Amino acid sequence: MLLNPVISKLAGKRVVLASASPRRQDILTNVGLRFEVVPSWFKETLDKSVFAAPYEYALETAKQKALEVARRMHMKHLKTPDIVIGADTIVTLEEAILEKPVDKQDAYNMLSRLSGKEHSVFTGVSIVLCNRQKDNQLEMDVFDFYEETKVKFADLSEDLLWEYVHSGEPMDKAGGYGIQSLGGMLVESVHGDFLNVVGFPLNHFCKKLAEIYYPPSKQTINRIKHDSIPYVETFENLSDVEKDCCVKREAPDVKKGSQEKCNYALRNKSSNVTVPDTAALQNGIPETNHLQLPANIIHLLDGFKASKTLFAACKLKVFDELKEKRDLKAEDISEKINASLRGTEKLLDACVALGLLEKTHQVYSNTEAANTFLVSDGEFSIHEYIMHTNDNLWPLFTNLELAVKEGTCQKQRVIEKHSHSLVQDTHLCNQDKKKSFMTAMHGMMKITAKDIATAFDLSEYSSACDLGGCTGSLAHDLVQIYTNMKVNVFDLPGVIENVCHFQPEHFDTSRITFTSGNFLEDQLPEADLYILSRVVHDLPDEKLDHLLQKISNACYPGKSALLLAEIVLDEEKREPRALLQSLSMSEGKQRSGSEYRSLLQNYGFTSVVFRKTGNLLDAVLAVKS
Ligand SMILES: Cc1cn([C@H]2C[C@H](O)[C@@H](COP(=O)(O)OP(=O)(O)OP(=O)(O)O)O2)c(=O)[nH]c1=O
Repeated sequence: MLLNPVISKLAGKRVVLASASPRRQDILTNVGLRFEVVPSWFKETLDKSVFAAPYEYALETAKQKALEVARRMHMKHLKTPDIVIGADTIVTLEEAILEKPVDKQDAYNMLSRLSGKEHSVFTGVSIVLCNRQKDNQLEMDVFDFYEETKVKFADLSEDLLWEYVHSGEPMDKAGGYGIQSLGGMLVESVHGDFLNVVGFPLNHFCKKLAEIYYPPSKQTINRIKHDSIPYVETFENLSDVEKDCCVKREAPDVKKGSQEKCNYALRNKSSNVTVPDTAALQNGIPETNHLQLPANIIHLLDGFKASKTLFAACKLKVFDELKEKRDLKAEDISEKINASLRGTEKLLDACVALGLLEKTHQVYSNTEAANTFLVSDGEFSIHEYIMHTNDNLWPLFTNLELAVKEGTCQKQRVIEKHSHSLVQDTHLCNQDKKKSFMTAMHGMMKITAKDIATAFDLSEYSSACDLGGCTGSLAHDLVQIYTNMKVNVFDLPGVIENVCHFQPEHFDTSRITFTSGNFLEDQLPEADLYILSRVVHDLPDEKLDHLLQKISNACYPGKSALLLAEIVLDEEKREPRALLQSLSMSEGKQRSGSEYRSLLQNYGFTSVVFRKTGNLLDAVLAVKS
């Protein structure tokens, strides 16, 4: 596929989309790009009057969104990305810039201005290439571009517009409409790139990538036939997979040499209908309309294999061996992990393909990410959390069809015993399991604690109580950041008796206390700020009601608050991590920001705000008034 070389140039790189827009995530996922989503905290409040043209405003906003994320990630946990992509979409009508409506009246006003007229949609896109220098300074190269699409609205009646506004669709969209959904019914014609209106000009983005990664040679420019994505000449840098697929398509009369072969394959695919597949014809295979399997389906077909490769490599301690010895051959590794050479080679090569290991001249080494996160003893290791996923979640998901049919969690089937609480009965049933469960939760929380602690300014709360706070990893970050705060970690006795194994050395823990108890049954300790991390989504309605009522009763109006750490679903409920997690069919459920708001308002928390952190968990702060 002609697009593949462009997108696959980003494979193995840490690509970050600095956007909370689910549409942008979909567009890029659908073409097979692998990326992390870290929504930008840049406030879209640039003074529009200083920009000579509206697109300059969109470009600058997109750039600032991307730069903010690049800098923030660089500063935290050595997580410097390779590439950050930012975007900003605006609607312009007669010089006025329309962004997202602030309320329903504003949405109605925007839409009635657009009614019967043609307007422009501009998306500015910024691609920031990051480079961490030896002295840990961040060097960035910024590439940006914008795309304009003209959209003409039909004449729309007041009633129709209000009905549309009440659908809720306009609120998170520039100009107050979504052309890809109900809003498509308002549109008479579109001139230009449709995806640009939806928030991401994919075609122009690919051109820009090609420009960045394949600056065209003189001959190439002369040979460009395709008027869309620039012709790709420099093929020798592409992955083996691509080379293989080109070789397979080699025509008998094509001269030897990989460059020639690849060019043939590319031209053939790029030309839509005009160039016959000579290889197929010479083999006597009639040419047919060739349907390409969408990249997301291909990824999903293989997704479980990739996850299991990571789990197996962790379980066999491959990353630990490579951390200790650095560069090893497959023979040495197979001996150390006590596995067959054949199996080890296959596992190692799969890890290389997944970007977990590096390989040069048959010698394997850890990537920086593997050294940081996948070894079992690193400060930010999630090794035990990966093992928990392998040992406890994987079996649940192998029963997914049954879980869907029955609408119930499959843990009983999996552990073959009746259980009211997976946590208590399986993870805490013996000392070893207890420790590995706590290590898993500790590693997971360590990665995300700082983002939870800093999602809001919590300096006005002098005492906090982390209900179900396990090893106290969030407490450690809280007391470090808020120098006046004392934190009480409240958890089951079986957990509290083991917390001593998880306390960091050389760290003042005098403001952290640990209290044994069951938050559903026992009296809650007094605190200004109660915290529930990964608790709410797991509790059935009845228990949740009981717990929230207890917390609400313990809170002083105007003084106390509740902080939740959860994956917050987007309003359209399309965020894959939360939706996939909910398939484990625990008795609780995943919620969007507005669902958390209405839930917590029932318990007297009138001010409820949430923040997407871009990390494993998001934060919700609810203040009782
Ligand atoms: C006009 C139009 C806009 N939109 C969306 C695209 C963008 O998501 C949004 C414009 O707001 P943006 O500020 O560009 O993006 P965002 O707030 O959704 O995400 P972030 O700032 O985190 O990147 O409007 C549609 O989905 N359909 C449409 O037809």
